Amino acid sequence: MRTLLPSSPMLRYSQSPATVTPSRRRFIHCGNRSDSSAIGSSRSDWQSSWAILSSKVVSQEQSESLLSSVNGHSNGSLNLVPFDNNSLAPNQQSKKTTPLSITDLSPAPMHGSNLRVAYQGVPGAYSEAAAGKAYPNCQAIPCDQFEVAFQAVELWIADRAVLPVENSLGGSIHRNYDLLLRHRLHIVGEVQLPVHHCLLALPGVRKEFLTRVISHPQGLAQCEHTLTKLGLNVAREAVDDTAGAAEFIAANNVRDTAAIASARAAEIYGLEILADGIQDDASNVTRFVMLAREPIIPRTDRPFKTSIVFAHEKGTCVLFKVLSAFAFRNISLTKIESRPNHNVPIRLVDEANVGTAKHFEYMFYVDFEASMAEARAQNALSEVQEFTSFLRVLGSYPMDMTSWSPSPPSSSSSTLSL
Ligand SMILES: O=C(O)C(=O)C[C@]1(C(=O)O)C=C[C@@H](O)C=C1
Repeated sequence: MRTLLPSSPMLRYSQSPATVTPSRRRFIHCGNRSDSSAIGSSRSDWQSSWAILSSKVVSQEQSESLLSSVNGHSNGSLNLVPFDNNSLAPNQQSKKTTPLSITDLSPAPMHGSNLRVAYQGVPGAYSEAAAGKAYPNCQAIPCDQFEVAFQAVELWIADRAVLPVENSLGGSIHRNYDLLLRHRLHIVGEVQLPVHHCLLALPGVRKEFLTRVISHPQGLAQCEHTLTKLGLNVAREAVDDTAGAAEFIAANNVRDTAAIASARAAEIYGLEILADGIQDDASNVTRFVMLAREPIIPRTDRPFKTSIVFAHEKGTCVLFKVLSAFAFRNISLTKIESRPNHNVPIRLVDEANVGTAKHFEYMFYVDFEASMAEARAQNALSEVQEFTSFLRVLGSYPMDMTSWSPSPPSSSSSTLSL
């Protein structure tokens, strides 16, 4: 996949353990962490983390902000010396005098103002829109790779990451499943974004001039049939993100190439919309997960979803038993994904079979519709634990229940009609 060099400031992946400041010229180091360090292979991992969680009133992050609102220090150290409230910035003053209320003790706010939210791509990417939907008024931080977004949160450069995990047409974004396992962030929410693709080119470029269409692999996959219907049987090239493709065309004045990206990307990078709504299905939607350093406290007063990952040394034969633990409790599954078990990709079947046969080892990811605060979910997981050699709860979080309808073509649509 071609890597384009965007002109906007973003967090970058670097090979050197350098600075981690989100500036155009500075790079973030991803390190070479071994998978096992973050996998947490203990059988009781999910139980201990949820036991700790349920005994906690507030997260570390929340308690730090509570401390700062009580004593005026952002570093969390107590200062009992009276301070001059008037010397503080106006937005700080009210905080100092307001006593703690029950709302201060509830999980992190959903509105997201002042939150720094890492996403993969450049401005105009769908991931940026998803970050804004998940946390309105947040400060969106572009990152050049998914892994950088994970690290930005781990290193406290960002408070949250919003990353795509699956699309209704293009399927799963496998890289993020692997990274969820390798890193220790928690899923604290999900957001579904209708994805409305446009074909973008430099002003004056006509469809007949095109020799190439570039986009994120998901963008190309989601528009595959429509491109053919439009007679665009030209080279299709994968790049890092949809808006990055638009930026590349604009920055390099490439006149034989079109990008599949959003109408907002057209606006930002000064491109024209040659065709609007070119996704193969009008209801095209991508599901993103919101990630944080701390899990949220699961609740039962609204629909929750829980995401887990598990494995077993004896391979796939355990799957039926695991799934039955949910079926018997009427817990609906919303997603099953399998990925190679990178720690043990292949197992030789030795003993009686003399080491010739081998089977592939998988990690199974399951999302189910229940909260970890519910007894039926806890019982199901206790049973799953019996059948598996590795089990981790990735998060228990509110389901995105917002309704959406297929988006109509935008009014700026120009030359091609579908
Ligand atoms: O390239 C972008 O604009 C992205 O935000 C990435 C991404 C993805 O990874 O699936 C997000 C949503 C769309 O499905 C297409 C691409």
